Amino acid sequence: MAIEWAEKYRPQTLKEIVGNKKAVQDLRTWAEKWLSGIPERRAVILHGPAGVGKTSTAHALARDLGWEVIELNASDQRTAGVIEKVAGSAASMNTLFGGKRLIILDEADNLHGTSDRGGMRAIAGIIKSTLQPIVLIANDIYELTPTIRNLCLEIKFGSVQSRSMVPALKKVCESEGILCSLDAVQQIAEGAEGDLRSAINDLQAAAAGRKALEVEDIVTSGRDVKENIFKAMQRIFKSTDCKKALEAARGLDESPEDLVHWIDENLPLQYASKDGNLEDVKTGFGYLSRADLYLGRVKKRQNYGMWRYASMLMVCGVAVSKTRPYPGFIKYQSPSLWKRMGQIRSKRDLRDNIAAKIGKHSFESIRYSRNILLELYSRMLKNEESAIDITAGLGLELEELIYLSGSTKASKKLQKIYDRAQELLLEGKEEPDGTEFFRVPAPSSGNSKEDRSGSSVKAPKEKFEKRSESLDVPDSRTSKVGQKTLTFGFEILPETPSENNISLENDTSLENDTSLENNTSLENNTSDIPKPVSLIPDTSTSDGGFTSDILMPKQHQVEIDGIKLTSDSLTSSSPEHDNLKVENSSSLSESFEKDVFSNSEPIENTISSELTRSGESIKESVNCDVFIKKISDISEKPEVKTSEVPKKVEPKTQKTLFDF
Ligand SMILES: Nc1ncnc2c1ncn2[C@@H]1O[C@H](COP(=O)(O)OP(=O)(O)OP(=O)(O)O)[C@@H](O)[C@H]1O
Repeated sequence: MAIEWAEKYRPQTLKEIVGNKKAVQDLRTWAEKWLSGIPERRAVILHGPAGVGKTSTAHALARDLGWEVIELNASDQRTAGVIEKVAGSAASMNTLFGGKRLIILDEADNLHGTSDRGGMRAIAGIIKSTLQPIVLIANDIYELTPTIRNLCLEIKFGSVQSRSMVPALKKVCESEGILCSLDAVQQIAEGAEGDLRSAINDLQAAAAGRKALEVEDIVTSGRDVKENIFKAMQRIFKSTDCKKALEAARGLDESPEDLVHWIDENLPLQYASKDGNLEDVKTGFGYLSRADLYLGRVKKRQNYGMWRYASMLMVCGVAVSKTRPYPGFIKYQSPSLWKRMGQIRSKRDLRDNIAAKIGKHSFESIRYSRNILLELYSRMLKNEESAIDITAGLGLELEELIYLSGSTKASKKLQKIYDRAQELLLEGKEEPDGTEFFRVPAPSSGNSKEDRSGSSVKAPKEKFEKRSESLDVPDSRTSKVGQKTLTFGFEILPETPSENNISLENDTSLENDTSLENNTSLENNTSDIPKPVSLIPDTSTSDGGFTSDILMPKQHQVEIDGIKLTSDSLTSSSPEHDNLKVENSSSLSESFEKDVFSNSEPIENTISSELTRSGESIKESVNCDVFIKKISDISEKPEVKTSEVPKKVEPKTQKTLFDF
């Protein structure tokens, strides 16, 4: 097999690293401190998106300085025992000839399972006493425990700019003896979205079997994806036929994690009704939120077998959510969060990072911060002075500030807030965390989280005042860390945390606990949605499959706007765009089930229960036959079949919707 160019042309020295000059320089400066003793921070974390050169930089550093390398990467078994044995002994011994030994722990944010949680502890222990420099590499720094982060120097790598990629790509072309036009190379660079490894891979793919490369030869994956995704959106939203909707999604080169964002973005556009009826939007988001839960489980358990359930719920669920045809042309939008985020690919990650900061600051769980406090902080940003305090207090990055403010770009005002926050931090030499405490306001006096989450938290209009530390409030957390308190409007005393809540390790376990529902970018949209309707087995068909019409709630079938959702009456006014023709024949035949859900339980045993309201309530409220199985009965089942699923999915080689 031909060697991958990305590997073949991996930079050998720091000079060859493209972009990220400051990060490279910071790393070198830190490393040089090791030449004259042991620096204050014995380890660094190189963090940032995939394919921007973090691993290459660590290796190039060792090569430049003539250091040995000990590397533990994700494919190694990284239990506490292994880490202590390999990295621990390497860290505690000097080298034979007095040189240094660089210990590289790649994908440090990718430790799974309880044994690896012990691994985090082991890493922290080794860092504290190491006699050798340690480099941790992570995509998501927030997956590392606070203990580890506090011990390390953090060096952030950003996406590689496309104009920096161009010379690197041209060099590869030259070395491979391929004539590449500048336009072609530029096109590849721009399409790679800051990921140089992807750019090199794309170049290799485009150049296969060619001696010259022109712009026409470049498969502009972006454009192709868009053409396909728009067609698929149309099929999903216009059809009530599960099978057709799933087939449309199947052809996409999109992971369910990306597809859910597309549907999320366009669902309100498509199902918004002129008469203000949002029932279909709500039902649709109900399915999406359930799909999102599965995506969270996929991530948490690395069980990609569950993707099919997520796909089924988001695609089929949304298709059958409508109670009326929605004819006419809709200009589908690509997910706005992608535009908003710039370099950070996942809104969820960005949001969770902010929630983690808020949670750390307010001693609340990430889940609570995400669901309740995020919105509150977002409103507090409306006041410029508060915004500066919050930005400094939480240590927000500019893109996080943009996100939290609900803006789509770095306006002058936001830039000013950010700059002033940075000044504030510099002046006070304050650590972003632990400087200020934002009290959680709520109109109720309830102390439990449930009480608070149930209360409607209103942002105060008036500018909130900053209290000094001396204005003591009887709050154990406040006094414990000696933080300043910001109050505004009404307030509620946060729950007094147990010692465990404060402990750093417990912070991590909180993160782990919540990661099950980590993938809840849709939560806000779905907070008050009713549970979705039932998938009813088609007893009229011999194969007992599921038909599109029976997927429709009967209440809708008879009630909404006088439209009778029967096979005869529900037809589209624009047939070429609108497939809203309910068919009585089985649309999810057995063979199709086998196809989509091969090696899995029959669909009726699994997704049907997801495509239902919770048992009794639907029976009571919808008055139709319901095929129900409790979610808890099935949600764990797919895990049994996880043995062969891949551990990690690389961004560019991500499996598509129906690969599993
Ligand atoms: N900044 C860069 N300069 C030169 N080459 C790069 C750079 N970034 C990526 N590459 C190319 O991409 C390949 C992968 O880079 P590397 O493994 O260093 O990325 P990474 O940031 O560590 O990614 P991941 O987070 O997925 O491990 C390298 O072998 C190299 O060919």
